[in-house]
Amino acid sequence: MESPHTVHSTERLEQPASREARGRAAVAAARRIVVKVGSSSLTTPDGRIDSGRIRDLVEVLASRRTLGQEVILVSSGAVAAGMTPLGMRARPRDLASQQAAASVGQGLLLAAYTAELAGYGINAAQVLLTVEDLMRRVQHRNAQRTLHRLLDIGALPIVNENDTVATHELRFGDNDRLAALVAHLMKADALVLLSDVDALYDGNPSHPDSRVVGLVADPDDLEGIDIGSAGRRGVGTGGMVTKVASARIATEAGVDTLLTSAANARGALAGEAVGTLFAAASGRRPSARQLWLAHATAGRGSLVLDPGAVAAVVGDKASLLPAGVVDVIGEFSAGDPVDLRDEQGAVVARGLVNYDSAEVPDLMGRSTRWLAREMGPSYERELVHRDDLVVL
Ligand SMILES: Nc1ncnc2c1ncn2[C@@H]1O[C@H](COP(=O)(O)OP(=O)(O)O)[C@@H](O)[C@H]1O
Ligand SMILES: N[C@@H](CCC(=O)OP(=O)(O)O)C(=O)O
Repeated sequence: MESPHTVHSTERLEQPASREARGRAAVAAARRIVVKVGSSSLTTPDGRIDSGRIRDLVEVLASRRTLGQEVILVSSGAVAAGMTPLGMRARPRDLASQQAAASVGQGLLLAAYTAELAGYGINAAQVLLTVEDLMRRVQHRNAQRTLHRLLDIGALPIVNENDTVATHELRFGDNDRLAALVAHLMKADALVLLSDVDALYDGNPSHPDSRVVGLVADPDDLEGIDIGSAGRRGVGTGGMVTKVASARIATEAGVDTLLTSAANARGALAGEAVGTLFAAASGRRPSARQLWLAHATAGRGSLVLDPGAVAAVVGDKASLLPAGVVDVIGEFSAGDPVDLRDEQGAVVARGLVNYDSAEVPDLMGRSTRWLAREMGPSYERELVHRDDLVVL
């Protein structure tokens, strides 16, 4: 009988067991690896940094480096680590309090890593990134250059989102997708996501009938799987949803991804049969901006396209011009991500818009030539440039 996770794509010739073994071997043999650890694995039930867990993790990472692997750690836990010192009993909901907690907690977190890594003669290097650092070309190159230099000098980069300056609009919130984009940025050979659950399950992991999914060879394999939100303790943010999204970003970028618990870190990094392997896709690697637009962000508003514009954007991969827009929904500013919808409401693409929503009604349906003549040459620009656009 077919298991619910049987591979369906006719394009895939490799047997699942062989693909899984190849992926696990790739993790063990990776020249460069990104390891992400979540808040739920780094904090004790009473909300302190779990120094035993940090010690164990550092020991595993140091041993991988001895084997010649370059390691980049993406560590959450700043908000969780700041909660107890600030007398917060639950994870704060508002952004300002989360930022305050992160500001206090990030220092404590780095101090804990620094102290443990010093025992192995390794310098801890704090790297705080925002969404924009990974999206905009100049910042993107800066981040890449810094990380390369840190690896060259033998430091261990410890990446987190720069929570204190991240805004509601441009924010990862969880570090799963940030880790996938860092893996892409640094052309890592593998990504390992460490959480408080040992694998992806086909249902609620606390339910006795739920089974481990050993291999996800294709996004279709996730059909019918109940991918839930964060665990009971409530210190993590995205739950399985953002881990699966992260795995999708990484695998589309050609990076084999393994999901397991922090307790299984040693085995996972050694290629043992633990956790869930998300197999890397073959083919062209999309840009970081395309990956982010497609998987890591939601549109702030929508532009509704007439059928000709849909055909141009989707079929011909053309820029979106004001002439093909029939409606604007929601409020957004120039530079924001927006959804492009057909007249039936389906989202067909997502892109970074070049105008504020308030400007769009005056431009809609107008030719570029008319706009330049009547409104000035600066209005000749596309509504969404094709380089800032991803078809969904
Ligand atoms: N299908 C599933 N398989 C495994 N875990 C799941 C699933 N659906 C929801 N979860 C929950 O996701 C949680 C991990 O997410 P989260 O708490 O955000 O962790 P982290 O802090 O490591 O990012 C697990 O504790 C688990 O309860
Ligand atoms: N940047 C935040 C990450 C938030 C968070 O909880 O992420 P995660 O545990 O990966 O779901 C922090 O350090 O607290």
